[in-house]
Amino acid sequence: MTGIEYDDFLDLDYEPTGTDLVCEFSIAPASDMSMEAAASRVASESANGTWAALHVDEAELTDLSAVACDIRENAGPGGNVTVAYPTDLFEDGSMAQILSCIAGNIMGMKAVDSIRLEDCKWPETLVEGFPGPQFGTAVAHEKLDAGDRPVLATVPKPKVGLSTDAHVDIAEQAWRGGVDLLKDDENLTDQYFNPFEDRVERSLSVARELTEETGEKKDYLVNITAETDEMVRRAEFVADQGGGFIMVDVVTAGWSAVQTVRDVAEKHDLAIHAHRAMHAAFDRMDHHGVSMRTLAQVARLCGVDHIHTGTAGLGKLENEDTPGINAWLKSDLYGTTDVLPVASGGLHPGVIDALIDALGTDIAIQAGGGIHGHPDGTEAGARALRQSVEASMQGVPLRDHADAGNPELAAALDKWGAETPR
Ligand SMILES: O=C(COP(=O)(O)O)[C@H](O)[C@H](O)COP(=O)(O)O
Ligand SMILES: [Mg+2]
Repeated sequence: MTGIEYDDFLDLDYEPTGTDLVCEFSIAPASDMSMEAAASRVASESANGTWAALHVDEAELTDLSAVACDIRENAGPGGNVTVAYPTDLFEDGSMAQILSCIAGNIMGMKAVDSIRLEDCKWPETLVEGFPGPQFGTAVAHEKLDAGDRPVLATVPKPKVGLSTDAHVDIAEQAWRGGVDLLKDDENLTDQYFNPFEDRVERSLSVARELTEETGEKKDYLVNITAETDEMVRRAEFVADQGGGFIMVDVVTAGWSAVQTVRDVAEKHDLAIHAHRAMHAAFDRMDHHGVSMRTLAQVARLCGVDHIHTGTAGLGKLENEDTPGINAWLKSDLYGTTDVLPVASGGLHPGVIDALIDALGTDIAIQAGGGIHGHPDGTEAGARALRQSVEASMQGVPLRDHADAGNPELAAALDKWGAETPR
């Protein structure tokens, strides 16, 4: 009979193997706890241990212990801890089970005053259990005609409450003005004032008309967020209506639901747009929770094609290391398809040059208020956004481009300048 004590989970000489999942945590130990003591408790509780010394029959136990294998203390209280997990601890292909280990009980442990899961290094054996994205950044030329410019999208605003007539009218103006994608807002799903099926059917019919009229592919990020079986049904409806994209609020819907939707998306050639509403509940504080970097990694494994990752500080919402997260989404992950990062939130034509400087052009840019708030309306707002992208890609100052026969951009600059809205 052997015991499993907390100290069994600390080994600063252990070198993670290529099959370990290696997680980076920042922690602040409880005031009466050393970093070592806190680190071993985090490794224990997130793997196979608990607070009491256990007596087990080795013949009946698979050793799935994690190891706190590196500690780097800060000048102040706390520091970073690296924990290596054996992949046998995890169920292949179950993101819910993995997160219940590495971002589960430990978030509430009294042994730490705070803990944040900052980053994960995923072993190939775990990555193979997930489908990854179908398209990723290739949507720009496989499903749209964006070429080497950013994919452009807009959300009708007010975000909810518009009638279906008004929604479809705004869509028509925005597509005519030059956006590639219409997008439902995160809380527009199937409400009486703008019912799902009617909205989808009529919007996609206009998308086909504007594809014809403009010679550029127009499509629609349809928010299918709902109970899982209903999401499957809605995804199939979008495919039946000729749509090429669906959108899921991945945090509020849940990762197991996303995995189910990914299977349906594969069958129907649908790209998945991940809205991350509620992410800031656990990634905004820099000392506790789960980082957006980790969330983006989870989303890529589960197979979304696009995900919102912030505006590099140029928009209305708090951001975390947008450039670093975007780089990871496009990095090699054992051949896993990349993900198209989406910049959104308070963007307007006056900040696109700075945005492209910060994030490059291999992104999607979403502007809601920054298009529909244009002094001359939605179509002019879309034209202004397009003109701002043109100028930014040519390296021409926005005002010069505006004055060179782009009055819609001039009007946007007159109204908003280069302000960062809040
Ligand atoms: O509707 C919008 C932005 O509208 P607008 O363009 O009018 O500000 C999105 O929900 C936010 O960008 C989400 O935030 P994030 O992109 O950070 O997840
Ligand atoms: Mg929104």
